[in-house]
Amino acid sequence: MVLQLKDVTKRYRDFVAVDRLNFTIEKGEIFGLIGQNGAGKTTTFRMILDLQDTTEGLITWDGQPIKSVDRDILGYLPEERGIFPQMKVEEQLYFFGELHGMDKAVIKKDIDFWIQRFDLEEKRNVKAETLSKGNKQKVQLIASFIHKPKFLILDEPFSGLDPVNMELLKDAILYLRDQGMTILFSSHQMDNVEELCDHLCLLKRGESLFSGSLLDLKKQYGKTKLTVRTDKSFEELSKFPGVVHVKMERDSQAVLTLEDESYAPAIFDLLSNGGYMEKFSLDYLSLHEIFKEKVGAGLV
Ligand SMILES: Nc1ncnc2c1ncn2[C@@H]1O[C@H](COP(=O)(O)OP(=O)(O)OP(=O)(O)O)[C@@H](O)[C@H]1O
Repeated sequence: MVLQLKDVTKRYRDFVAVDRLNFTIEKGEIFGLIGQNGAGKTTTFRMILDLQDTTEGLITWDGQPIKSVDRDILGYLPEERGIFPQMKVEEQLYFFGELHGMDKAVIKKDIDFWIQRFDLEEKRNVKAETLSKGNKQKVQLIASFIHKPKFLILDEPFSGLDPVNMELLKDAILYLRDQGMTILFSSHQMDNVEELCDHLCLLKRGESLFSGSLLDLKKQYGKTKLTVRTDKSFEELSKFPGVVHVKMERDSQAVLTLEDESYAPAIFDLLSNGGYMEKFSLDYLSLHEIFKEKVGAGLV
């Protein structure tokens, strides 16, 4: 493991913003920190980056207290977006690269690469203040990793991006991971977390509800989501064995929640009755559904 949080707590007077948080991140993985507004994600990031002290607990990088680690190995996209408004896009990126002691020729190669990759060629020489919100975010993002940190923290990197730019960012995150970077990010968009993360931590009011692999989290709930396309009515489907909930959707599609995945074969027999069926799909709950159940509905 490369990053470890051991019983990390942050208190502001009587208020506990982060409560005995434990998780580990392996080298070269993408780790997601998920939680509602105010759950403690930014506070956790700031403690890892040593921008804020922990009240209790220990954070280590490669076994060393993170405080003692060379700052150049870290990259950070803060939640508050900010770039120098009067500086041109390219100048900003040079500035951030040089700040980390990078050679200008190396920075140029990387700037060319990322500007092209993020579709910013036409904006290269314009002042940052004239950029759209999404383009500003892309520039700030490049600035956060232009120095090739070993560990990159991205606070809500997807917020405010359109679907095309979201894809560009996802590809960039995977590319950086493939180059050996370890990446920790927060997001409210569960499908992005589901697509990118190997491991994750679910935070609720500063407490970890789950920390581990996405598949292990899904297995806790089992394959209980059954999507079928059938001519059966809501009433008929509701009477099938093991069905606890039915939601009718468009195009004769229905989503059944099963008590247990073991009921699926019997339902298959009842629905198909030896004949053709257009759709019968038994799945794990999506991360979005798990999050709503674990965090949103106050069931925990
Ligand atoms: N300096 C501070 N003094 C007192 N309370 C604070 C301070 N900074 C943060 N908090 C509180 O700590 C809690 C966690 O805040 P934090 O910003 O870490 O949440 P978050 O998960 O990043 O939320 P969001 O998704 O809205 O960005 C919140 O209730 C916040 O009000």
